[in-house]
Amino acid sequence: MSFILEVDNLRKQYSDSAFALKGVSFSIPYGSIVGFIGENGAGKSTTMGSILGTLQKDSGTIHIFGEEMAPDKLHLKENIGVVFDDIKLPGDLNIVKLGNVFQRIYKQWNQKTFDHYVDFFSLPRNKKIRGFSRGMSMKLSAAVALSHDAKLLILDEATAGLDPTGRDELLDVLKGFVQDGKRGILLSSHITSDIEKIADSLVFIKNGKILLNVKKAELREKYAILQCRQNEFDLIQQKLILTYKKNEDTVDVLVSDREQVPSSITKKDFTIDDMTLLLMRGETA
Ligand SMILES: Nc1ncnc2c1ncn2[C@@H]1O[C@H](COP(=O)(O)OP(=O)(O)OP(=O)(O)O)[C@@H](O)[C@H]1O
Repeated sequence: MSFILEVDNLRKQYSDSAFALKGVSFSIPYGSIVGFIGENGAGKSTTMGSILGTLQKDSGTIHIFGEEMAPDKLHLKENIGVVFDDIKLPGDLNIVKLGNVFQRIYKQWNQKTFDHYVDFFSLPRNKKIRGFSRGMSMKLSAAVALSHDAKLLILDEATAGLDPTGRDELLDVLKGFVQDGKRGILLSSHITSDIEKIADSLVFIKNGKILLNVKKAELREKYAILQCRQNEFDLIQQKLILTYKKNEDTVDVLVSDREQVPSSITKKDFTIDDMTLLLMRGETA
């Protein structure tokens, strides 16, 4: 299988913070969407910034389209579309003028595609961008990211400021984006229902470390969340336990192979939110 993005053993520390990325590794196969999940401060934006080269990594390798990424590789950067929630577009311009600017910046700028997404997201063409709401700005960033023939999209909380209709529209566009099997998306979001809807695999990060990397299709087939008493917990093989959280009388446990759990132990229906909570709040065996 070939990958559009491969991150291997990425490490990054800030000089004025105790936080560090501790050997982050994951990859995105062509034609797929990876959901990047973690609490505030887990390291999602730091990982994304290191991939893009806006942050300098300490060590590790990043391959995009099979080629090692470096800050001077402009041809790789051209092929990446980015949506961040604090992206700064020039406030004095309107969409018509912005299109003219991007036409000069991106070799592969496609004005027709941009016009299509401006209409699709119902964005006003003649209003100054400074007067855009947060949701409108996010939609505009997405329209730009989708209009320069990027093969890899990196979206950091791109759906955060959107209303349910806007979110749905963007998610549909993203699903369509990877359908030809020649592109890929890394999408971080705290709205796990968005990730549930479009991601092919999920990467969970906590304190700068990848906790779990799982294909969505295998999530409910292979994994299980159990609610058991301490004596039942003691019966579960250690190697199956990814994380657990002790409550007053019971223990919640995330296991990697539901088939190997004694049938007497109750398996709960679970959402990605439940899994996220347990991974973020639980302890490892
Ligand atoms: N420029 C910086 N200098 C120092 N520390 C930083 C800097 N940027 C981020 N950090 C710290 O690094 C840690 C990870 O931050 P990061 O923004 O990567 O997390 P995140 O998972 O994207 O969080 P969120 O969901 O809140 O966006 C945090 O503790 C943050 O305070």
